Amino acid sequence: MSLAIPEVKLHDGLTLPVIGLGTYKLKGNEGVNAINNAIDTGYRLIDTAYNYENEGTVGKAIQRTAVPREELRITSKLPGRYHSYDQAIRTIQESLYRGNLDYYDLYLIHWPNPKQDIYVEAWQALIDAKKWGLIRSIGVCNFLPEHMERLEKETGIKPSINQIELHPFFNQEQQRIWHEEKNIQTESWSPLARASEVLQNETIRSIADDHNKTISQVILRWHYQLGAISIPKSSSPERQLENISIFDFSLSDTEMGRIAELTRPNGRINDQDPATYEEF
Ligand SMILES: NC(=O)C1=CN([C@@H]2O[C@H](COP(=O)(O)OP(=O)(O)OC[C@H]3O[C@@H](n4cnc5c(N)ncnc54)[C@H](OP(=O)(O)O)[C@@H]3O)[C@@H](O)[C@H]2O)C=CC1
Ligand SMILES: O=C(O)C(=O)[C@@H](O)[C@H](O)C(=O)CO
Repeated sequence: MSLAIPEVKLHDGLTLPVIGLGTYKLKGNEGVNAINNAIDTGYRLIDTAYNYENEGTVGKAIQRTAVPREELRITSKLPGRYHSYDQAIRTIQESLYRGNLDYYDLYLIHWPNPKQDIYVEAWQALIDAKKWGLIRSIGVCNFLPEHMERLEKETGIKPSINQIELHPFFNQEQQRIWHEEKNIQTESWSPLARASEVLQNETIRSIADDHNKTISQVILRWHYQLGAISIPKSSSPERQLENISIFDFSLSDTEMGRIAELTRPNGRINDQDPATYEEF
């Protein structure tokens, strides 16, 4: 069974499905099978990263599927250790080589690394790689408004998307409002909070029971109604299908509000605050 997933259009014109497949930890043959199963189920957006060491796994799944390349949306990400202009260009080329691809649909700076403070150089490399046709759309992950303002001020170009930690325990309301004002698409990483205690939460369970849905489905519907693209990772065919079977019900304003109340000031999964955290 293959389901159709609604799409959104980014400010640069690229369309993306509102749910994609996260691939952190999906590797090797098992990973290829999981990704191919997801594509068969209806997923068209696949999220990888240079640092996940699975761009090759994603590439193999793309080679194996009968779905035409132009219907897929493949994202990868530039690691912090390669932010200098020349290294960023070489890394984008290496990402393409690893994935056996001619282009990525979306390429993101993985973390701003503000202490290192050369993310504007990395951004210039992404801008040029887009001009050369290696990438269709360019964005960032884990950038705070001050970082994105600097990108736009120094290069004249703002990101199409910002992929951030977002789940019911950390709902990022202020950052989402800022994205909306700037027409930058919000994308949620760890949308199920990495299957932590959020999947046992009693408030969400009672909402799920009322709709005859699972807790995960309610959470992913909540992301959709917030206007965020989500990229749940699952290696299981059943859970992959479950996670995109969310377009036949809706949450009321009251239910959205009850979930909003679950957010916590220190709700991040691993305490990775982009103002101070650096990842290489
Ligand atoms: N830009 C960034 O800095 C970051 C980006 N990411 C991206 O976001 C993606 C998603 O985040 P991730 O950290 O993987 O966490 P998720 O919130 O997607 O949770 C994944 C976990 O949830 C389980 N799961 C999935 N669906 C269900 C379900 N319906 N019911 C119960 N359990 C379920 C999975 O297990 P199973 O596989 O067994 O189903 C897995 O253990 C990543 O894979 C990656 O692509 C992640 C972190 C940071
Ligand atoms: O998975 C990613 O994309 C990351 O950026 C990692 O930092 C991830 O969040 C992690 O869990 C590292 O321990």
